[in-house]
Amino acid sequence: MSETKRPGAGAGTRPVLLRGVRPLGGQPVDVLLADGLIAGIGSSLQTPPDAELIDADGAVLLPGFVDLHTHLREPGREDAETIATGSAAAALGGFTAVHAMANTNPVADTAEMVEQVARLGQRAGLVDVRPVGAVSKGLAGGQLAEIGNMARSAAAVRVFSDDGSCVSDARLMRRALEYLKPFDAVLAQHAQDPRLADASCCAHEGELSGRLGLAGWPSVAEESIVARDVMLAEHTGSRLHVCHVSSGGTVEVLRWAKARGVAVTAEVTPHHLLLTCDLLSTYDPVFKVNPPLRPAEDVEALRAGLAEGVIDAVATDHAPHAAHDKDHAFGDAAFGMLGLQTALGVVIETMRVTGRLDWAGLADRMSVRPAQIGRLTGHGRPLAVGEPANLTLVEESSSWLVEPAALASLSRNTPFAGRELPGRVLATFLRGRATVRDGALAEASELAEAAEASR
Ligand SMILES: NC(=O)N[C@@H](CC(=O)O)C(=O)O
Repeated sequence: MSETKRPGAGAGTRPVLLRGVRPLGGQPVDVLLADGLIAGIGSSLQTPPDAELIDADGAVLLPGFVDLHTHLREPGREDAETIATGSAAAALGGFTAVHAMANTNPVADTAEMVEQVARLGQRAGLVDVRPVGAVSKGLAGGQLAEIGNMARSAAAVRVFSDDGSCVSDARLMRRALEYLKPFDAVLAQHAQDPRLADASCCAHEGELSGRLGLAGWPSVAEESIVARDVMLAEHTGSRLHVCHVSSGGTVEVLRWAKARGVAVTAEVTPHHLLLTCDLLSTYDPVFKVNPPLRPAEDVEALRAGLAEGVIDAVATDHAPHAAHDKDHAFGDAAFGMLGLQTALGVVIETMRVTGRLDWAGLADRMSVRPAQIGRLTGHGRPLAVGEPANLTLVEESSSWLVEPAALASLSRNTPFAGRELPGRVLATFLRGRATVRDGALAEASELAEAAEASR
């Protein structure tokens, strides 16, 4: 299945009239959704007799967010997350599509595996779940995975990544870039030179890691891989995407590569836009993530890079972990943080409230560009008549308290617990059907019916 032009997608769902929404934060208008599409935009639109009316009262209408980097843990770690629970967290966070990373157990390195992930995503019916295929068999970095089979499969994989591990062997990296080029696919690199930062390295290398006695993860382990990879991308003419950029030095390398015309894109996570490595002085494992939190100068460079567009996209790196993997002494705990439901609030706080991005800019970095990078033609589209109704409606003036137990994820490892975040997702629409309304998931029965109809 491909997310884009499913024949009849959205047909049969009840029309929705959104009254008084502000597209990209502009002037209030009415927007009609019908047959999976935006069917009308204007003032005082006629309400079709069977339409559901949502009084939006000035809420901001945005293209549904697209996450390039989500760990859904199924198959293998359904105690931490399932495709259904991760999809629920995504929809509640305003997402209409997510890319499910390949580091599951078994690894998503064959056509049958990626098709199974896509099928489970369709069954959940809350967001378009786009499987990411592994670059190397078993993420072991030795032999190429079945890239061609995954790209040609019904799941039509366009993003390949060994995320969690770096494709560190330069020859394998070169071959992978060459191999995926004819499919117009992209290689999403987890940039971490394993000789400079191995699996024991868990804190930004600096004075603090020394004082805390935690093994240091130096920024150069990321920057040197990105420098090598942009040269390989230039040499092969293939598309490279850099996952979770964490250092100001990497932003410099990306700026240089883009100026040369290299086909490179990059993402930053919400947690790297907000949190700094000082938090590690608590030794609280909720702040353990890969790559690690960095000093304030890096956070500033990441915000500036995202505002400028050198960093193309925000991606959550949603990494759920069960308490029995996370609640350990810092060095022994699993790497990773939840991200889907808090992403918008953190981006508003770091990029909008600070005046670095307007609503159009936020939509560009959270929807338009991620959709382009993943080659998702039905998402990240302009808010115009005839376009697919993959949308999110945000109440700008509301804030909400992050309570781990209230999140839809099966895991609780949010670093934002107890924080007040701005912007509430009121509703999310997938092909014109509300997956979220009034800030809560649509009824399970309604969702099951819709998922059945879309098969
Ligand atoms: N980002 C993380 O901290 N964790 C990721 C994998 C990884 O990138 O290490 C995970 O799968 O948990």
